[in-house]
Formats: sequence, structure tokens, C-alpha cells
Amino acid sequence: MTAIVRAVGIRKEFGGQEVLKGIDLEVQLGEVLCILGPSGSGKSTLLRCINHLETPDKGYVWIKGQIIGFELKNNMLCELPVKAVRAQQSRLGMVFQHFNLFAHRTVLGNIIEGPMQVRGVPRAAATQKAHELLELVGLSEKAEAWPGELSGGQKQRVAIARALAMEPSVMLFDEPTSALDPELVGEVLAVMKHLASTGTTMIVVTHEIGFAREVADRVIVMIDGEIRETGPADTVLTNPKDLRVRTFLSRVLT
Ligand SMILES: Nc1ncnc2c1ncn2[C@@H]1O[C@H](COP(=O)(O)OP(=O)(O)OP(=O)(O)O)[C@@H](O)[C@H]1O
Repeated sequence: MTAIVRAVGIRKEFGGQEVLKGIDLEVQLGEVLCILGPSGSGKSTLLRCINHLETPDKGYVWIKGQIIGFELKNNMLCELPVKAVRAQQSRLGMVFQHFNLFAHRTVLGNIIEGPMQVRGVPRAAATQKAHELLELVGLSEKAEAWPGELSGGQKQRVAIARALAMEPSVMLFDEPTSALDPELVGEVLAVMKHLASTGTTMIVVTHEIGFAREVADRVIVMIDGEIRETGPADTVLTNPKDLRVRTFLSRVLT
């Protein structure tokens, strides 16, 4: 097995409150991992520590064997300069709850920006790839549209295409459907299901238990900054051992 993501001993506190209490986690090549848990249990913070949008107070994350945010100099770990961290982050496709599209760029402009600016891909190649990705997310006809002309579901599909354009090693989703009207959730989950079926390595923070049950290779449940349960979706969702996980699931499954 090949671990694409390895997190060891991740701790994070905000204002004296410990939000992550020593998280160890591995994600294998092609694996879909869903992170579930009550509001405030630290799911988003864990995701943000994995891609170094938050620097853990303790612990380290390796992406494809390379430690993120640091380099080894004279046998000592030193913080990397911001630009080098950005380059590392570009190997992690991040999809946020609130899309974060550039309002003053067209759909196509949003997708080609990263590959051209960060990876130096020529415009023609970036444009061709963007059209392929728009087809993948079912939005070929929207290439020249502005974000403001799109529904929430369409915006999120563009955000997924934009993340994929960077050819990331792993896709990170932070509650990608939470900001959507209920009738738009399905179209985004369908794109994510398709990605999962193509072997994309994915870490998904979600409240969509149905998605986790259907798509996840593995589920973890976080409670109060700790992983309290981990295993195949069916086992965790139908027969959790941890009492607090059982209480959480009984609330969300009814
Ligand atoms: N930048 C920050 N500054 C201060 N506190 C923060 C920050 N980010 C997160 N927190 C706090 O850390 C705790 C965990 O937040 P986090 O967003 O990781 O939880 P979550 O499980 O993703 O919750 P939700 O499902 O509601 O999104 C919360 O108490 C939150 O208020």
C-alpha cells in the first residue's frame, strides 16, 4: 500500500482550546476517506492542517513522502518560505464550502489561472485541459460565463474543475455541499462520485452520511478533536463501538 497522505501527532489549539488532540492518519493511493463528526469536533481544522492552511502546533504531515511546510537542513527541520509552501499546496486540490471563485474572471479564467501562474502551463494547453475538465463536471457550455451567472451547484462544480486543473495528488473537500440549496446537492455529489470511481484519492469532510456510506472506502468519526472511530463505512455507520460516536450517529441517521 502507498500512503499519499500521512499525518502524525497533529495538535492544534486556538485561544487555549485544544481543537486537535494528536491526530494520526494515513490515506492510501486511490482511497476515499470521509471525515464525519459533530460541529466543532475539528474536522475542518484537520483538513486545513493537512494542506498547511493552518500550521499544526505539533506534528507533521507528509504528502507523497514529502513533509509539508518544512525542509530538512543540517538534520534540522526548518520552516519553508511561503512561496515553497504554496508550491507544495498546489499538489493538494482544495474544495471549500463557499466555492471561492474569482468573481471577475470567467469560468474558463478561473480554471486556467492556477496552472498558468503556479505551474507555468502555456495558455493553449491550460485552456484545452480546462475544457476537458468542464466536460467532466458537466459544464462545457459555461466556459465563458461569469461566476455570478451560475447556481451554487454549478459554482461548486467549477471549483472542483479548478482544483483538478492543478493535477493534485489528493483532493480535499471541506463540506462541499453545506452551502447549497438541497436541490443542488445531488449534482455536486454526482461529480464527486464520478471522481471516486476514477481512482482519485479524496479526503471529504461531510455531513452527507449517504455519500459516505455509498462512496467512502473508509470513514473516520471525530469527537472533540480526536478520532474515535475508523473503519469501512458500513461497519462504522451500523455498528460503532464508541459510545459518543453511537450517540452522534443516532442523531444524524434519524
Ligand atoms: N481560526 C480559528 N480561530 C479560532 N478558533 C477556531 C479557528 N478555526 C476553528 N476554530 C475553532 O475550532 C473548533 C473546531 O472547528 P472546526 O471548524 O475544525 O470544526 P468542524 O468539526 O469542522 O465543525 P463544522 O462541522 O461546524 O464545520 C471550533 O470550536 C472552532 O470555533
